[in-house]
Amino acid sequence: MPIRSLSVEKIRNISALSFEPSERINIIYGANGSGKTSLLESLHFLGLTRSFRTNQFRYLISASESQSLVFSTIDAMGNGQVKPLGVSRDVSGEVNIRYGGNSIDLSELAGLIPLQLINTDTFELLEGSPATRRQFVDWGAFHSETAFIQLWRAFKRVLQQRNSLLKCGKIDPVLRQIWDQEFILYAEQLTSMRQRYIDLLMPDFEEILLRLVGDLAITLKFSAGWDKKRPLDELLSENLLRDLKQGFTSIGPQRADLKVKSEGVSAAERLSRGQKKLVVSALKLAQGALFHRLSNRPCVYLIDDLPSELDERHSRLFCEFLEQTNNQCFITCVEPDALSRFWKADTAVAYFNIEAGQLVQTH
Ligand SMILES: Nc1ncnc2c1ncn2[C@@H]1O[C@H](COP(=O)(O)OP(=O)(O)OP(=O)(O)O)[C@@H](O)[C@H]1O
Repeated sequence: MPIRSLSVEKIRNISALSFEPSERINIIYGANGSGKTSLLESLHFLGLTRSFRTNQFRYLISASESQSLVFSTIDAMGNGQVKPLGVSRDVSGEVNIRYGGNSIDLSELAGLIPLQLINTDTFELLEGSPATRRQFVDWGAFHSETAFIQLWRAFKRVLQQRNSLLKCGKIDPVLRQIWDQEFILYAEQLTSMRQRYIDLLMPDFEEILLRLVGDLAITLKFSAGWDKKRPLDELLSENLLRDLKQGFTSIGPQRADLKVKSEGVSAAERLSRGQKKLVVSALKLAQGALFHRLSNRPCVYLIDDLPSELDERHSRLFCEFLEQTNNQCFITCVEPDALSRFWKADTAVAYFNIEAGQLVQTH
């Protein structure tokens, strides 16, 4: 199990709490405003040094405090080697990450705790901009191919250079050729990795969707960010005048998308709220299943208010599915009874009540 113990200090209404979670299912329940989402945010902060609710970190730090801190012991590789991991961040934005006694950077941290979040904002995966879906695809490519992060950084650097040249309004043809060659090289490699990942993910997604929703016809189609039937150098040349006018590169992996459709229509337009939640959950659960198959490591799922939008049958199916995976899950709800009857007697389920930022294990 990834997270063995957790201590949270100065995050929203949590001044200080410590607990040892179950290796499998953790139900965090409490009234509105008690701190359930803040606890999930603390776990998200531990895995990624940021909140999923705000881009402005200072709002996460408890009022009149200057720094948030989350400390844990984790078995990152699932081999029984437990090491301390601590993450702190102060009002100025300064982040400190220590793992096993050493400072590490954000990409190393992201590799330690493979986090998956399912909350009301995850509807964005269907309804939001392509950037959200690119992030989803890149999570998978990052966790399945070690070369991905270097490649992604190299591509981003080239794109920035190309865009800053375009912003000048004219571009030396020799210089353009040099940057375009690099752009094409990284664009093709990045796109192959993303496409490979989606091809791998598809069977898991279809199987999980069938279990969670039954016969809902959903198709996933990865779109590279340019017309793949034509050479990218030709398209870059064709678009040059427009790109110079706009001051940025209009085609390439930075415009990639994952089109999710139901019976040929955008899933965002066609599906009900509950169906959307199940489709998004199936996508995220498929990522966990594939990640486990490729790395033999479980994911950590943060599921805020699992019962919302779902009827009893679908909540049950969702829980049954979670039960059969080996992920470590942190699930919030207002009433524990909403979920308690769904688990088998031998599943390791721990219940924690949170009240005004204080956590107590109840059973
Ligand atoms: N920076 C902060 N410092 C102190 N308290 C804060 C801060 N930010 C938010 N809060 C408070 O923390 C409390 C916990 O909020 P949280 O969203 O975690 O509750 P919740 O249990 O998830 O509630 P709900 O069921 O309504 O979603 C709220 O009362 C909120 O006003």
